[in-house]
Amino acid sequence: MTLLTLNAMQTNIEQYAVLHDVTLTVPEGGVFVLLGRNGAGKTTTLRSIMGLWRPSPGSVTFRGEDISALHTAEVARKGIAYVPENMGVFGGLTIEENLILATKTGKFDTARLNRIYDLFPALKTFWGKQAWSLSGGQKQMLAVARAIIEPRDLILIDEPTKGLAPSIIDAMADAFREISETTTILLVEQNFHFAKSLGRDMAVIDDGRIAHTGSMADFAADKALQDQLLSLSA
Ligand SMILES: Nc1ncnc2c1ncn2[C@@H]1O[C@H](COP(=O)(O)OP(=O)(O)OP(=O)(O)O)[C@@H](O)[C@H]1O
Repeated sequence: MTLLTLNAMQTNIEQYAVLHDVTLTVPEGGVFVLLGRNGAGKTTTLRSIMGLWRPSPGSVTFRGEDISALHTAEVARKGIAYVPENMGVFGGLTIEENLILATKTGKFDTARLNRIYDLFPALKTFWGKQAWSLSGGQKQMLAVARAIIEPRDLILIDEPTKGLAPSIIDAMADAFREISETTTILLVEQNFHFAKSLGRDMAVIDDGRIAHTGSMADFAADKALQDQLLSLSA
């Protein structure tokens, strides 16, 4: 079943046309990976879904409803969470305070909190520590935990592996695999190794246009296409 559709989305930032014609269908369940070179338009695509930029013309449809005109808070209330590239955690607040602020009621649901502890044990260990003192990987875990502290249907995650050590990236992949059993993930990545271990469906964006869509298995097997669209061998 289709969860999210981007229909011929064009996004301008100031006088620049950044997305020209982004059309994409994200099915419900699993991890959908959006790949692309630096500056291709990946972050702009996520921000356009969240209502942080306005596509015009074009639209965003979530569970069949046009959400393009909604404010970001309303998009979030529809069940979409966003983990931006800079993670958006509050450095001066503890892990507990960062998570409390991400709840609707200011109270934790015990089952959800226990699930977060299982996914990211370091968050339990460092519960009372201020976020600025955490490692890059732990901050990323906190950012993802904030996104799932309430029930969500879709999480948009922007380059979560950037600057992280390989062992942390493996732990992140395991967590994403588990999260995606109940919540669809739209993952923007440049780390192809990480992305291919997770994605079922994928797309490549290039210069503000979708240059390829298909299954990750097919794309992973096509070295020539990877070289052409991602310049992996460059
Ligand atoms: N606030 C802005 N003002 C002007 N141009 C912008 C702005 N944000 C992004 N752009 C431009 O839009 C294009 C797409 O940027 P975007 O951040 O979406 O790319 P990206 O694929 O996420 O790249 P990266 O992997 O480097 O984050 C780039 O050419 C970028 O310079």
